[in-house]
Amino acid sequence: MQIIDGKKTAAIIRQELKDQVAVLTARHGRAPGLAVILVGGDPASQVYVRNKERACEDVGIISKGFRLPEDIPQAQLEDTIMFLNSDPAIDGLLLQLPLPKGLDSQRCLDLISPSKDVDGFHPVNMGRLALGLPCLRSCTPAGIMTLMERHGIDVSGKKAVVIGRSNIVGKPLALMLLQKNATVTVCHSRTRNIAAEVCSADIVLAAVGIPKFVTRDMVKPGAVVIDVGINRTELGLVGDCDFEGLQDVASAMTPVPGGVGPMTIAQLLVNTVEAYVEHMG
Ligand SMILES: Nc1nc(=O)c2c([nH]1)NC[C@@H]1CN(c3ccc(C(=O)N[C@@H](CCC(=O)O)C(=O)O)cc3)C=[N+]21
Repeated sequence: MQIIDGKKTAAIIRQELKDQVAVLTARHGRAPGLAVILVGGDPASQVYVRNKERACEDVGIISKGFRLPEDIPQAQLEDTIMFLNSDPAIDGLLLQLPLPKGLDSQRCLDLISPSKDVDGFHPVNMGRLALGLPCLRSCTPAGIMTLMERHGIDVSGKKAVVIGRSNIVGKPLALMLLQKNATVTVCHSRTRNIAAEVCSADIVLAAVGIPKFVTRDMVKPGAVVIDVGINRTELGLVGDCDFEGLQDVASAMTPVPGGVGPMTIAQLLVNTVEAYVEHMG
């Protein structure tokens, strides 16, 4: 079985970006800028935001963190977003999710300027993705598509089974696979006989959020397995797939950690540079 090394691929992409950002910054007289809004003190979110900020600095993107109190009124959070929408030094604007309860995340996401929406969550970007038009694309699924491409995994004509239908991963991932001519099935909590669906897949993409949900009996020999799960258990970070059990069944597989996660961050940087290039004309 081939291990699909997301950490290594992400490092290569970041180096490519670093070179590209140096050239662009010299040409335009300004570095790309990313604003990250973090509301409240969720420990996992704090770690993610810190990692994103570090990744930005490393490639020459200026990151500006906005840490807001958990009890911030909805209107004030919306004001912050609108203020950053109009800041010409900010190319990308990311609102770390989930928000503390009481805040309406969809209203906030709808307010982010589509041209700065580096998460690709705005209805305009999701709609354009569905139509096959150029857009800023959700980082985790776009990172997965790049990871497969750079490992010579061609999805065209293959049967891809996505497990999970979230707006941030499963749904946009299904659309991106379809755009690349895969035959796509999306499974979810109401799917009857998930095992049979997954068994028919040439490519399994698991984004359910249940540790070791995908077991060896569910995977067709020779299938490619992409594990999107980030589950924190007593045993540490565990994916949605039983990595050990799939060793001699899958032909290629992403590990957790070191698979999809690092690609998500690399894609955020790619999206920020893309938004910057659009803004600079
Ligand atoms: N607006 C918004 N955009 C996001 O993109 C977003 C978000 N909210 N909320 C939370 C999720 C989660 N997420 C991850 C990013 C990197 C890793 C990552 O780098 N993982 C490492 C391990 C990290 C660790 O050890 O904890 C790996 O898999 O190797 C994981 C998860 C982005 N998210």
